[in-house]
Amino acid sequence: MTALLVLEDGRTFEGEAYGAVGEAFGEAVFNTGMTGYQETLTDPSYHRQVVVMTAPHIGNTGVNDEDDESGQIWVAGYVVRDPARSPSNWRSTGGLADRLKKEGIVGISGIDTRALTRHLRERGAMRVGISTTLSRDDLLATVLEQPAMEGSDLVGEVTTKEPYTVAAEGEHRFTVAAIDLGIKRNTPRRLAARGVTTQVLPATATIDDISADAVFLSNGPGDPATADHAVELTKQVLDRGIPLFGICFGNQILGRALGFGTYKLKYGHHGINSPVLDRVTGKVEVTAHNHGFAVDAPRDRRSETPYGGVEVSHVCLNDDVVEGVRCLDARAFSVQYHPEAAAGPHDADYLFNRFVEVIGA
Ligand SMILES: NC(=O)CC[C@H](N)C(=O)O
Repeated sequence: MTALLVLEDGRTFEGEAYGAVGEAFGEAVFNTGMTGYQETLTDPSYHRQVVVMTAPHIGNTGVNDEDDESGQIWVAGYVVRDPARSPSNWRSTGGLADRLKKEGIVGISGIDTRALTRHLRERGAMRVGISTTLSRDDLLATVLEQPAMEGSDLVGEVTTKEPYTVAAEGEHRFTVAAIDLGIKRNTPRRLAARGVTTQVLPATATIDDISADAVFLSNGPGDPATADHAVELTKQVLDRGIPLFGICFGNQILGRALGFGTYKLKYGHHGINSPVLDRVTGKVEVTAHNHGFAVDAPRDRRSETPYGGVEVSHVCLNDDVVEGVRCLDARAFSVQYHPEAAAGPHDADYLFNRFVEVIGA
C-alpha cells in the first residue's frame, strides 16, 4: 500500500505503508543512530515527533522484551528507508513492523531518508504528516493545522500517574526522588547499580512529597519554556540545599531555575555519536543526544546566579551548544546529553558516580 509524507513547506515523498495504516502528525526530526531503534521508539522524549532514521536498514534484530525504555512506543510516526523483512536475533520476540502495527504507530518505508534529512538540516525541524489514505493536498492542510513543538507542554501526557520505586541492587546507599518528566528506564537502573533506590514521582510532585537524599530531574518531551512547575520545584530543591542531578529536559529545567533561558535549535541533536567536551577535565566523550532545545548560558568560568556561581561544564564540539551546567556553590549539576546511554556509548557513565559522590559529600 502506498503512503505519503508531506512536510509543512510542501516537500512530498512517496513510499510504502509501514506499521499501522492511517495518519500520523508531529515534528519531523532525524535520528542518526546506527543502533538502538527500539530504545528510540520507546523514549518518551519523542512524544509528538515523527522520527526519520538515517541508518538505511531498520529492524534487523526485531524487537525484544528487554530494550523498551518505557511502557509503550512514543514516537508519533516512523520513517525508514529499507525495513528488515526477516529479523534475526537470539533475543528477538517478533518483528518491528508488527510491533508498530500493534501499537497503532503509522510509519512509512522506501523513503530517501538521506534527502529528507538534508532537507531538514537546511530548512530546520518542521511539522510533518504521513498518511495511507489522504490526498497530498488534504494531508498538507492537516499538517498546517498541527501545533508547533515550540510552546508545547507535553510532560503531563507522559509522566507516571502513581509513584513507584526501583530498588537499589546490593547494599542500599542512598534514596533519590526522580521527578518523572518522561523518564527512561535505564536511568533508575544505572542508579540502582550504585546502591541507589529511586522513588519515581509524578511531574506534579511538590517539595513536600520529597523525602529523599537527593533529587533527579529526568528527560522529557516538549518545550522546556513551558515547564514552570518543574522549574519552581527545582528552585525549592536548591533553596533547601538538596543535591540535584538532571538529564536533558532536566538540564533545561535546572538552567531555567538558575535564571538562564532556553531556545529551539534549528534541527536538534538526535543520535548516539556526538562529541562533548568536559570543560573541567578537558576530556572528550562520545555521547547519546536527543534534544531540540538548549540552554542559553554564558561561557564564563563563573556566572553569578541567585544560587551562587555556575559554569557551563560541557559543550558539544559539533556546534558549541551548551551540554551541561554545574553549580559551583551548590550540590547541583546536569547534562543535556544521555549518560544512561540507551541506546548509546557509555563514555558518560561516570556522571552517575559523580552524582553519588555529590550526595555523599
Ligand atoms: N530528551 C529530552 O529530554 C528532550 C528535552 C526537550 N524536549 C528537547 O527536545 O530539547
